[in-house]
Amino acid sequence: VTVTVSATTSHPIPTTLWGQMFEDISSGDGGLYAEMLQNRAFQQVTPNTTAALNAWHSVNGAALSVVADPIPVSSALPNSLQVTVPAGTTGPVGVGNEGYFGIKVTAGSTYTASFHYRFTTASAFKGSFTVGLQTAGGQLLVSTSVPITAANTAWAQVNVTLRPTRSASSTANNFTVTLDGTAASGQTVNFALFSLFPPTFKNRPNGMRVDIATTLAEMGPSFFRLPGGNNLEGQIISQRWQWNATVGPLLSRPGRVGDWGYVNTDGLGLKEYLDWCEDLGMQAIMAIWSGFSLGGAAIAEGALGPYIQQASDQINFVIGDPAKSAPAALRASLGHPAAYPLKYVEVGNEDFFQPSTYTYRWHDIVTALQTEFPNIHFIATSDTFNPILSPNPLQYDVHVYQTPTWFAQNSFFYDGFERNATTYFEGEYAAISLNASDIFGTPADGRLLFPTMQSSTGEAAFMTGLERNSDIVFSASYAPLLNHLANSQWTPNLVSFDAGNVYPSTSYYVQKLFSLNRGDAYIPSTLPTPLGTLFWSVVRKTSTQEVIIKISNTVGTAAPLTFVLPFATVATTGTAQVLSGAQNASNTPTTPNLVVPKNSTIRTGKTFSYQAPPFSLSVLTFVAH
Ligand SMILES: O=S(=O)(O)O[C@H]1C[C@H](O)[C@@H](O)[C@@H]1CO
Repeated sequence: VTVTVSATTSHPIPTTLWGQMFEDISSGDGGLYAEMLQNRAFQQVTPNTTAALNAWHSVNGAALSVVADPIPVSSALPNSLQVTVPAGTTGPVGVGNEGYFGIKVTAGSTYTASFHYRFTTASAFKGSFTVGLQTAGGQLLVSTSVPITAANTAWAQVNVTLRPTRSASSTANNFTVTLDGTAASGQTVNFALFSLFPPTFKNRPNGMRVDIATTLAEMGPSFFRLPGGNNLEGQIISQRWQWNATVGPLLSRPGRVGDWGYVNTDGLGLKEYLDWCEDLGMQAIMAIWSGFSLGGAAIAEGALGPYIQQASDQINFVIGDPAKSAPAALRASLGHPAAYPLKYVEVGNEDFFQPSTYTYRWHDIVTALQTEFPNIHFIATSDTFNPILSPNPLQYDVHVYQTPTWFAQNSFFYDGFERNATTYFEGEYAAISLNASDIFGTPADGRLLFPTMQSSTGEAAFMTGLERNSDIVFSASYAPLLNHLANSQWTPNLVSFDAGNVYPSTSYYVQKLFSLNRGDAYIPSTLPTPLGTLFWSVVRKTSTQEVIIKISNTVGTAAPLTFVLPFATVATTGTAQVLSGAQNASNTPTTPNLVVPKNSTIRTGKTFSYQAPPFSLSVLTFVAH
């Protein structure tokens, strides 16, 4: 095919075009959020049940139970882990935590451990806690001891650092707190809010896991959608995500039953999200709850007042004036007096599930909040222009999960959209199944476990269309972003991980290649065949006087292209960054780097040819002006 490139650009490309969608779907706790202990504070569990002890186990005969503490460590954390040292035990007796399906222990790293404790009975007991890391097989990796007394029953906090001198050979390790069985015979201690942190990304307290954070940062994202996705909504109204329950000291964060089948600690809360955005230079696309929960309950018309107030407080926490707003003053007191950048606020998530009530929910929420925050753009989440909403949304969030073929054949999805000042956020998209009649089915029915080169080049084709239509598409993000392989709620994901490693997928490299090779203006060219198999986009990077051509070949035969450029000066060589592999090739824990981008030098010029490999995304960059 011959591609003739225009001499002039058609439109500027928004700086926010490529970014990340995030929610806790086995991706926050035990993932991006660096806390290593699972069920660290016994939040939202039923005392005196086995389930309440999830991830905890007895060491050498200690009697364990989660109790509703009559003297809780805080009102937000009513449960304690009660540990009794039975008479007659010898050696270290206490508790162990196995982490989020493992604990990685690296020599030379400094781990910060803490926990609260209180003796239930005061006594003359003097002893010490031994706090450490050991392999599941019982081999000591590192430990330290902390002298204690039972002089009173008041809560006290232990803070220690652990520096292993050797790395563990696997992630099958435990965090342990023990007493000497003989010395502590008969003692009962209540524990609360344990924590074990490795070094964090940019050394942020209560921060992010370095390897996952680094992998995400390397995509160069421009926005971060938070906190969901389904995980915003709650199965029932009382379980919705509430910003104010996720800020301030961990002792005052109750956690919540998340929407993906497990308790969220909310240690990764609104301020951690905003600081993360600041660290990566991203804008937050922040959602507010829209009065609808996944079980189907919606707040009645006219009763939204308290929820609109809560949303107003949430926005004021982000951008308000500390001198005028309590939530903004709270932000300042937590160390960030300046406002965070915020332009977009999404009203709910996928409200196309209940359009009948979204008409008044959108109206009441946006009418109130647009007056208070005139510079905020509110994003609607119902189907575009159906139902008709008032005030008329200027932004919509469009989601699509489909087959690789659908993506390859719908790169013109936005070409036909009316240019009526409405702009679009392609907030969730991914090729997830090979079975067009059962997109959300099981792997046995065509669902992908990991992205493949067929799914990733389908997405790349679709993304060339998003670039071409970036006069009305202002942001786009693959979903879901992350997931823990040992506890998946959804496949495929952009980046998988386990306790020890991170596994960037083929789709991750597609996202990264588009994000790191942006233009600031779109250059029209010969249009691809909408129902064809080969797709491209051409952009200009003014700062470097470069032209960047992205080519997606979505089938297994190489595709020759000839480019004809009208520019006076065109370099004779350029670079090609090429991601190519077999149709079903995936990066997985067994083949983590099967398909990664490879760079080469290519011949370019006013007219030049290029052959796109089978199942490939190519990014050609060269100086031309
Ligand atoms: O079950 S779905 O509605 O398809 O869930 C999808 C859509 C929702 O916004 C997001 O949380 C989730 C996976 O990314």
